[in-house]
Amino acid sequence: MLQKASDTPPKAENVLVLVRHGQSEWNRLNMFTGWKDVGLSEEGMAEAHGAGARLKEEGLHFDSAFASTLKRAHNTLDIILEELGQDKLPIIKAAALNERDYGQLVGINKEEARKRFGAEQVHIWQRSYDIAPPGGESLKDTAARVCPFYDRWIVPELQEGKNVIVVAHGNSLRSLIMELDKLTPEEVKDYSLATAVPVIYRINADGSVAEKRDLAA
Ligand SMILES: O=C(O)[C@@H](CO)OP(=O)(O)O
Repeated sequence: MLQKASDTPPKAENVLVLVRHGQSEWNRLNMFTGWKDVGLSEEGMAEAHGAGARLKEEGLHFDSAFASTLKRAHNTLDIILEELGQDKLPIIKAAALNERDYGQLVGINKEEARKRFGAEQVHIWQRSYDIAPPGGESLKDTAARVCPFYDRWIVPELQEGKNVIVVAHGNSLRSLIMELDKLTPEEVKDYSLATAVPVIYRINADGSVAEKRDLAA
């Protein structure tokens, strides 16, 4: 069940902020990316600065920062932390947070893929829960590495009352948000994340969600 969005900024403790990286060069070219380590586009860098400014407006300060090992994510986080005046905060980079592997689709233009395989089939590969693209990972496979990492390394930080920021990818974050928001496989098919728009949670001591504010909303 999605948490009611509260209209007051979350209290400054045990806040979890999830951010998809800014637009990448292959997002701009509309190409399946997965684990390909492409950089941010100029627009993506500007989006990252905007996300940092937005989080500064929220009065947020972070105690821990996590990103995937892909540069579009940790470069986005570098920019956000710079905007917050927290550029000295160490970034923990983890492959467990990397984007879902798109297998044989990597490098193919998405419009081209829809023509070649059909729009319905491509949408299933992009957004379904347990159907993997050829040679790649399903969302379920991605969750199997993202969620254990979150439980082991991020939940303890939140339970100590720390504020944590995680910058990762459209699908690796969808797999975590599916868990946090208790989305069904049907509901998660309709859920996607815009680039560099923070989602702000306040997490209870037992790891459940107290509040959720999607700044895209
Ligand atoms: O290509 C990818 O790796 C992802 C994210 O950019 O694409 P999609 O949003 O289609 O899952």
